[in-house]
Amino acid sequence: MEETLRGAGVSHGVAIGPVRHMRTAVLEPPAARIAADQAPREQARAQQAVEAVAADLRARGNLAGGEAQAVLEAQALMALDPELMADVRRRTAVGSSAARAVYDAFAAYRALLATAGDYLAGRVADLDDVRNRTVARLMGVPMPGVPDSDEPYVLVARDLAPADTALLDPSLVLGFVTEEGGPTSHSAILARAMGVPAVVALPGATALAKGAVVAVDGSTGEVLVAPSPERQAELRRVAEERRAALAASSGPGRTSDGHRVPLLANIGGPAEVAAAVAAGAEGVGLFRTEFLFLDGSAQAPSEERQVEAYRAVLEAFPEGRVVVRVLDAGADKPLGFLTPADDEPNPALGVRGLRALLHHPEVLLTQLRALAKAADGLPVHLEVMAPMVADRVDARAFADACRAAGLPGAVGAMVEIPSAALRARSILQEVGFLSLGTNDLAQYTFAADRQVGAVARFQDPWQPVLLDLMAGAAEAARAAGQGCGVCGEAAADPVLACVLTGLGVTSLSMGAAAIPRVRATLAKYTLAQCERAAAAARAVDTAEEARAAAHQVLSGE
Ligand SMILES: C=C(OP(=O)(O)O)C(=O)O
Ligand SMILES: [Mg+2]
Repeated sequence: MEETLRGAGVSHGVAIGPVRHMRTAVLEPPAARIAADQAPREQARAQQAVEAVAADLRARGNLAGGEAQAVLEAQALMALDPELMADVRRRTAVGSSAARAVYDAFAAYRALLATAGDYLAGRVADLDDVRNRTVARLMGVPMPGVPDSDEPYVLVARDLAPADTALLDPSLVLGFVTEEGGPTSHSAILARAMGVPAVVALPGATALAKGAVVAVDGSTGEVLVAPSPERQAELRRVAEERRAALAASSGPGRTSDGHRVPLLANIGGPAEVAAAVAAGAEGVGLFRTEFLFLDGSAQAPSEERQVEAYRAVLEAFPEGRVVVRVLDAGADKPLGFLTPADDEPNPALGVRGLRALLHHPEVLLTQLRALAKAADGLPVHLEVMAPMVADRVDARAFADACRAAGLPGAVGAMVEIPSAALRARSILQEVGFLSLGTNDLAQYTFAADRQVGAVARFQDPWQPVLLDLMAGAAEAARAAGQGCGVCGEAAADPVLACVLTGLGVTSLSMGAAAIPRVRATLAKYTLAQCERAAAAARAVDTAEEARAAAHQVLSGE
């Protein structure tokens, strides 16, 4: 009977095939004591074993090249860590065999790594692999590794070690499914590099029976066990459609006559980076940092915890642009440590966004410092912006805080309150770029709560008044020689994206899934057509009319 399991999709595509398991037996060497005079010999054996493992990892890296090589080199360095060897020596000196000492020393190192937060915890699998290899060598048993198979298969493992994934034969491995791991684990990174679909963090994955046919959907994170032939055909068809849409729209965002409009992703944390990269995002246009901390905690997250989360995102876009929004707490996104304790009659009009941060300067400064630290040494273009900037006073306070924290990159303001759109010129005296948040801009322009269904018609981003406000802000930015992007839902509508381009916005940021269609649509029209569509949409009075007018211009009717 067909069964659907759910994990995290980290590498797009669909793979259908029989399950094969990775050989990852964790060998636990016996704890028997050795005589004191044996210690020097055991220490020498341990030293030789880690050196041989490191050499083997490096050799595999040389063969694999590219991203895999860097990963394997990092593993070789783990094996040769002098602290680790010092611990092994201490353990052999008090009676452990080489194998047991290596096993225990790695366990201590592992415990340290596992508590060090998401990013380092993701390296635990790499460390375990180094341990298994070293212990196997010392005990004279076969290395853990890829299953033998002549027919293509879906590889299932608790987690995959880079040493093995690097040498996997893509013509045999249809896809990966792992029980552990996350979007930044090497299983995920390498699956994407190899172009095979992968689902990670799937509870119970290792219990899948050898030989059972599974369908792995690396986009949705679903793994179907024993899918019917009709279901398999359907999955293949959907995957082919997605692939064709992606293939038809690759490369940077531009109009048909080459006017560049970078297409960026909106994300809520490191977990969404994989989809953004897979969709070809040229960077991140809105990193909603408050999403990382919506756990009801009364405590502000520590600087260290923040550095880790930010770094995991920044590392995914080397040389790219990543716009991080400082905490936007309040109203629809309450954070215990920032949102006012007393109930406000109108939370959306109260102390939220930047206002809450200016009431808690220590929280703002900690976040800005964490961002500066996270970007330190990386080639990424980090930009930081504030939510809910109302006027020049707000913009100056934020820019001052960024300077005080030593932030290197550009500082910007979100334009999501009509006052900011109307006075964009004065806000640009203080900051270096604008980002239009159409969701709140609609809420505040129409005095219509974005969470109330009864007033939902005002949330339509095609409303001509929103186009007017955006046109004004974009013009002010152009006059000042600065950028003005859009990061609200408006950017995800392919035709509206063309209209926004025609209004003069300089980048579009959206949920990753929307990027391919927006890219493909933008590439169909010239900048002049986009400008005509924008003018037509602004010349009418309702959202429906604006939509129709823009479509009419673009379809050449
Ligand atoms: C992008 C926006 O921010 P958020 O949806 O997070 O409030 C917006 O208001 O348009
Ligand atoms: Mg907003």
